[in-house]
Amino acid sequence: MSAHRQGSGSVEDTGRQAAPVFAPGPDGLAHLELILSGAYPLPGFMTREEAVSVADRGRLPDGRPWPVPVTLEVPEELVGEERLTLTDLEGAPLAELAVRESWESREGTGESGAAVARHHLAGDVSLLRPPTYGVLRELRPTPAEVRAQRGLEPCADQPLLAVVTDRPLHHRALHQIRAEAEALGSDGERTEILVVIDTGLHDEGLAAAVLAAEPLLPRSSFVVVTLPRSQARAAGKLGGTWTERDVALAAHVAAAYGATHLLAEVGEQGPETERVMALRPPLTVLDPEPWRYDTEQELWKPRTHVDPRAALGELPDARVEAELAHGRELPSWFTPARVGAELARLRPARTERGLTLLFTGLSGSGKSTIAQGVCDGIRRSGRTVTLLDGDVVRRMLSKGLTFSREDRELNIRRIGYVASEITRHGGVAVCAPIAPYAVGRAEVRAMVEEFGDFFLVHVATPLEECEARDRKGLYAKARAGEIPEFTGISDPYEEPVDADLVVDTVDADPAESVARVMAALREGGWLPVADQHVSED
Ligand SMILES: Nc1ncnc2c1ncn2[C@@H]1O[C@H](COP(=O)(O)OS(=O)(=O)O)[C@@H](OP(=O)(O)O)[C@H]1O
Ligand SMILES: Nc1ncnc2c1ncn2[C@@H]1O[C@H](COP(=O)(O)OP(=O)(O)O)[C@@H](O)[C@H]1O
Repeated sequence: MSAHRQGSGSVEDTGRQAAPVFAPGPDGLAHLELILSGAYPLPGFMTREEAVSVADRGRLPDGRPWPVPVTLEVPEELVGEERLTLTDLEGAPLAELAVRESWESREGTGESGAAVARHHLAGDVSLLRPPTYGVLRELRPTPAEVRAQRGLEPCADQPLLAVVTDRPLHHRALHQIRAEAEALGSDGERTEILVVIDTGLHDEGLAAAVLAAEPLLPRSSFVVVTLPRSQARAAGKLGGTWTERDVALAAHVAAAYGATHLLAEVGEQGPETERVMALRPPLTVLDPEPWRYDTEQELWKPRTHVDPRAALGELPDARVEAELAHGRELPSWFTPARVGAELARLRPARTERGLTLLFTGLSGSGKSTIAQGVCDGIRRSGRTVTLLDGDVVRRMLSKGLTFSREDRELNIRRIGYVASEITRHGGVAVCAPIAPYAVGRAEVRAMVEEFGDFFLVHVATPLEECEARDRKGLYAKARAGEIPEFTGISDPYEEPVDADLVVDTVDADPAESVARVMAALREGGWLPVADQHVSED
């Protein structure tokens, strides 16, 4: 979120001051686009009374069912403003908000454990300019445009089956969708299908994988939306877990596009349909029996039609990810060839995928020594590699930075940025800073994982051993008080709890430690197996 006053102090023709400009965060922006497109039957952002009523009862104060608070969180400095110009993340104006109420909530807890005050502005929004941001803009028509294309009035009773999904559609889903469309159709004609792809603003990959199934669903059309996510959904890396309120919200959006029935492709972990229907969505949420693959007849069917001894379920997400990581084709009973090919394009085998290897540990733990050896090994395997060693980075990229927490975090962020660019281009970046703070390491992980893989190695040599080695004489100086803020002596080191590999160098020599890391990279599939005979020393 960011706020500023455009042409601050200037006075418009009307004699009023220019409204402050504000770019909402991802959820606020998702709500805003759905309000402006007419996907929500709401004129703007909710007042406290409305938000509380919806959160408590699943209804607006006037009794209309609505599943989630539609609120706009703003920084404190905007509280009390009468108007706001809402923009996208690049600052392009989208809408004007006429503020009806400024209100405060105390949800969640801050770092100290106390409730944090969150500021909200409520009021109606009016469109200034249609949105142009986000991936696949041409696949984001408004509900009115979709209804017009079908030549239907909003209340036409011709059935339309919406499928809301945030994951690719494999054979199971496709068979199930076709069966539901047939059951809803009449005179042997299948009902039309509208696939609503719920993607983030930047996740073009997901939409491409879903779109790959388009030719396999006759009488279907596909639209892309960005739905705001409950915490449960946002927390999951692979799709997340939908709550009944998430599904009910999707039902309202699907209904606005003209759907009469909804199939929520949210996995078998999704909420019970009964709980979704209790929120009174404006269409029928279907509750189909889970389907299984019959290995004898080589067909997907409802579970009760398959002998349990011959029944196979879908591959779990982690298994799909592992198959792709190792460059193996997804089995043809599980996914259509074109969906498998699209996924393989989006998630190439790890031998071709960019990788950042981050070594973390105390000064003298062995990061540089191991990182050097690992770089040599990676190079011999045929991949390109860049070493971003702690000391070298400090002389180049981060020259002039101190060892304060702030500067250490800036240092690691710079390393992360360079590493993520190397990863983006399919290379291998090996980084060896102390990286003492968990939050900094997590930031690098997030930056890198946007483009490729991240592997954290904790060189867990105990402080006593590092101090006994004291290769550069720094520990002696730190003990004598000549170097302030020295990691492990007078500055913190937060032990990682998310390391992919822990190396202790006390009972191993450097060559053994290098070999352990190389073995982990081979087992993980990041290096070609054919090179297994090459020795690392
Ligand atoms: N105060 C203090 N604390 C820790 N380390 C210090 C300090 N002052 C200088 N050095 C030397 O700087 C190297 C660590 O730099 P990094 O960039 O890796 O540190 S950090 O990630 O920003 O915390 C580190 O190198 P390594 O021994 O290779 O780890 C030290 O040689
Ligand atoms: N198994 C091992 N792995 C890495 N270094 C080791 C190992 N055993 C002993 N050492 C020694 O520890 C020292 C580590 O120094 P260095 O690699 O510069 O650490 P850092 O980069 O973490 O400051 C080197 O002198 C190295 O020879």
